[in-house]
Amino acid sequence: MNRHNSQRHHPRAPETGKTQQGAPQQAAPEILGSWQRCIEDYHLDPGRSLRVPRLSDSELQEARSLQDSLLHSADPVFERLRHLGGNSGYCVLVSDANGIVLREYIDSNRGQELAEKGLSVGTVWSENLVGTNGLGTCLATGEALTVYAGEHFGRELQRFSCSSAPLIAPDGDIIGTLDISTYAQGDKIGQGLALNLVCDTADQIEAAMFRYAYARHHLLALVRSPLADAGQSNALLAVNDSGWILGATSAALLQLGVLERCLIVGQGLATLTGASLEDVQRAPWSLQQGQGSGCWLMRLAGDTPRPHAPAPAASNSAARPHIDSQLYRAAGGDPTLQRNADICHRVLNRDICILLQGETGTGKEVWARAIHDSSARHDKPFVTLNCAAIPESLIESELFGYSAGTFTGGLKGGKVGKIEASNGGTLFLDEIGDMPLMLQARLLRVLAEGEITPLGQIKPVRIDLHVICATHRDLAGAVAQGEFREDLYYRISGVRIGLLSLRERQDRLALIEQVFAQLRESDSVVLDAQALQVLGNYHWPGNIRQLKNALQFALCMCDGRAVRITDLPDEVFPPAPGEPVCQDVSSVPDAAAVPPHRLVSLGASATTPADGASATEQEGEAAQILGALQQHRWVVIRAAQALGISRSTLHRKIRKYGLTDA
Ligand SMILES: Nc1ncnc2c1ncn2[C@@H]1O[C@H](COP(=O)(O)OP(=O)(O)OP(=O)(O)O)[C@@H](O)[C@H]1O
Repeated sequence: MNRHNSQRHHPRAPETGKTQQGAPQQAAPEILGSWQRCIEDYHLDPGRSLRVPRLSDSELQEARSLQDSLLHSADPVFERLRHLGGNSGYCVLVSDANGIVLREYIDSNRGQELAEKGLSVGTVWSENLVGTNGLGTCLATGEALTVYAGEHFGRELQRFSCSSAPLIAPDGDIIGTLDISTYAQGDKIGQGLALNLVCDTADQIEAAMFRYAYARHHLLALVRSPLADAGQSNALLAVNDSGWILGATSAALLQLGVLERCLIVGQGLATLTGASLEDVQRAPWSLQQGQGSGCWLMRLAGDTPRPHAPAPAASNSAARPHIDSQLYRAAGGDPTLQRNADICHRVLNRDICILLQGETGTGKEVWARAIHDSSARHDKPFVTLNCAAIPESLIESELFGYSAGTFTGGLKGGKVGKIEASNGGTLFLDEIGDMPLMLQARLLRVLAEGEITPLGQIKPVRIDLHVICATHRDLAGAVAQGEFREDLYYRISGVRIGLLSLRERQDRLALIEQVFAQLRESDSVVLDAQALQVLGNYHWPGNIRQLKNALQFALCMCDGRAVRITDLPDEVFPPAPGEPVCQDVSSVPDAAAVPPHRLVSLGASATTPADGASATEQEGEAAQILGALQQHRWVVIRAAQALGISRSTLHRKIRKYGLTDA
């Protein structure tokens, strides 16, 4: 929910009676709802005292490091708030999405006293732990609100008044809260100013993060007058070179009267506003009618997208990202992935094992290589072992190597294993979820002890390497099923990075254009707008790999000037009536433009039945895979390319269906 909904609510007058549950009788619905959750869902007892939990220093440090970009972008805004609130008896808190207070600003009068009462860094305010409270209830409802005196669930908190607003990331996720707290004095109406102040400040923080996240795109501001200073506006849109809207701040949604981000992200600027990017860059554009009428759209002063702009300076400059690093290129314009890139940079050179999780083709190997290349080990080997692509019986010797004469049939001089080969550099263990249990124990020992003993050898070899693992599987689930060792899971997942599927990426359209630009042989071939829209609407089960195949196909089919809708492979169109519908397919905007299904498609469908797929679907998939393998004479890499899936996924499926070339 949007914090601005509640900005329009005025805090209610104090209440007298109590509900049966003990909440103030005339409290606002969000307060009554919270009390109900506390009793019915969290089973908290309003009669008992509730202790506010506090994290240890190391836990707090970890929580803070994950919110680095929030804290960094928001610093100047917090400073201003501190200045405004100076000596007025308030304390200002910033929490993450779990209600952990990451930062506090305490004024010299009552603030210190409030901090001693528990309103301080390291405390945890989630509603399920401490009941109805400003921070926790704001996180639970997604709305800005004031929790005043007796509206607090815990008796100890009923002396306070807490006004909180959600902090919203560029992708629309709530990543924390901003809270102003003081002693409750007078009535709740008197807290209206504090509530407006946190809402306005939260908007500024969101705008600061948004400007940082979309520094490489065009930023436009919505303002009330053509003479306004666009730099002061929190209502921002990010647009790519082709005029597609990539993102919008909450304030922009409010000005445009749009309820959900997804209703405008991915739309053309011209469709939404009637203005092209060039129009707005030339002069402020007045929105005459429809969404946002009465507003003006302006470019931000000095807005020139900086493909290779340096990241803003930060506290830990040694570990700070340089925006032109490979990691940032892999993250593209998606704010979630940019945060992931930030996290990877933070842990660079600390030899913390990184676990990359994501569907097939989302770029896990690209990220692993980017992490290696950005690290101090970049001039040392980067060695990959795909645990799904080699038979179980060979993984051990591949990993650990063997000395001369260990096996009949082994190499004469022995073989250096992947672990030893990556000594000094990075070992990338792809599809780690497919590693046999017995080897998991050996790998764990290697990671713990920092040495290996190759098969047939007695003397251990010391090793120094950084391990990055990847999987498309739910490893935590595999641990619960007893299929993956819990201790190894925790060892390899020092930092977990979730890579988004192509359909989840906010920069999807820009990425499609970028991959197209990489694949075309001449700059004179363009991707037609309608074709781009169809590609943007497709659900891409094989992700970027499948996208590359589809674009390669389209480039072969086109007339050498433009890739049009008729050049695209069949798979990217919604199924014809009667065909099974895939759940993620969005409707194609211009159905009349969809060509009749063709008989041949080089980039054959990569649709992969989920685990719960019916026997018929599985049979169908097995037959499709076998067909591709036979067509490509069992050259797995080629068959995988034709199917739009990775080599490792294909190996897994060959094993799953017991396919052979006999
Ligand atoms: N950001 C990107 N921009 C352009 N191409 C990309 C990007 N990320 C990945 N790719 C391309 O997509 C394809 C798949 O990438 P990659 O092999 O890293 O995926 P993966 O997640 O490791 O796949 P799998 O799990 O199936 O092994 C590769 O051809 C890679 O070059």
